Amino acid sequence: MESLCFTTPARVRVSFPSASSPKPARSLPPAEWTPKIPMGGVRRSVSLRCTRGLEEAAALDNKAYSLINSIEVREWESGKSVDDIAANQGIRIRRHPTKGEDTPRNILEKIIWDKVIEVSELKEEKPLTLVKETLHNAPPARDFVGALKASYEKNGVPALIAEVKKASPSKGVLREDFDPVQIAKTYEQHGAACLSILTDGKYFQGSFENLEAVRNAGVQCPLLCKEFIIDSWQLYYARSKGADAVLLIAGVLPDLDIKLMSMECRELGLTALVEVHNERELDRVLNIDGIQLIGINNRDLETFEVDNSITKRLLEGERGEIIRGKGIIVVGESGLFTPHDVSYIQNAGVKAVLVGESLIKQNDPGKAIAGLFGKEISKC
Ligand SMILES: O=C(O)c1ccccc1NCC(=O)[C@H](O)[C@H](O)COP(=O)(O)O
Repeated sequence: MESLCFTTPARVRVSFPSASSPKPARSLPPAEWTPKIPMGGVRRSVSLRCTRGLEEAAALDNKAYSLINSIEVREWESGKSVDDIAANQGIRIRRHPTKGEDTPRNILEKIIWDKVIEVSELKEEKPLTLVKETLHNAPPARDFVGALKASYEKNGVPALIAEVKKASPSKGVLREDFDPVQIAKTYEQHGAACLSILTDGKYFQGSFENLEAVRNAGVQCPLLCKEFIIDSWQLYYARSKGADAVLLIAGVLPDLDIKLMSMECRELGLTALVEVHNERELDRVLNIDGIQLIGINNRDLETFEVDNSITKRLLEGERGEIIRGKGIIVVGESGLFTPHDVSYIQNAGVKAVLVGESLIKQNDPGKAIAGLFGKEISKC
């Protein structure tokens, strides 16, 4: 295989296949960038911005080179579909209906099929180049992981990512009088380290307006854009609306997408919270370099069943050791209602929790935080 060459230290741009792109990208690599590897199949462009001159450009070049060499890309070269690749990795969620099976297998698959259509319409309305132009107006990205670590150290209990959640497919409407800004402010006042803002409209009654409104209201907590991400366009869009972090679901995204998207997140200053629900997903994610934050969802998104022992099971033994060795922060997600629930998953090894329902359903969601932890917590 020939090596890639670049001629500018200022900007390196690589074009390679993506498991998330349903059709060939229209843009060609810029003249100064010449990938010499034959690359067929579906392609996507990824921009890697160099800010520190030649040395960093060389490091990025190596990264791009190792990705292009990767086995997943060769699978793309041989013309496999995203759903074939995903199925080989144990992913059961398909992106599109298939011949002979055109009804969704479960709610998560239905959400993803709808999201694929929604995102392709949004991209028509606002192509990536336009979204990129708005990035410089976005407020600067804040340190999501740093906020979690500081809160854990200060309070001695898992840092709270409090979810601003109006409704869910499993529970319907959770709160009628829903004012996202007021809820965000009370969560912050009562010690939340970070906030999770649902932006999906159809199933969670969330919106990007909510995300923007919370960010523009002066809330200091870093914000997770809680979306179903299937296309890197959404990363840029989330950042342009003020997100500091995004969710990547391993049960939906094949390895190559997680690799590319987490690189793009770093490029944008976004933290990627990579969510898993079983051993196979966790093993896949642990094999990807550079992941700082892993969420273990106790809720099976295909059946809605919640079981907190999943967090404990996944963090036992060798996997727990690898996580500690790599310094990865683990977030315990869903189904947490009592101080016992929190201490159970803290003992399993989590340093942060993501909580929606049990707080949002209380008369005063902010005051409910002390009830969840069994004591008052404070922001750093
Ligand atoms: O919450 C749902 O019903 C749901 C259904 C399908 C896909 C995702 C879903 N929830 C996303 C989440 O992971 C939760 O909102 C989050 O972890 C907080 O959970 P909870 O504290 O149980 O509200």
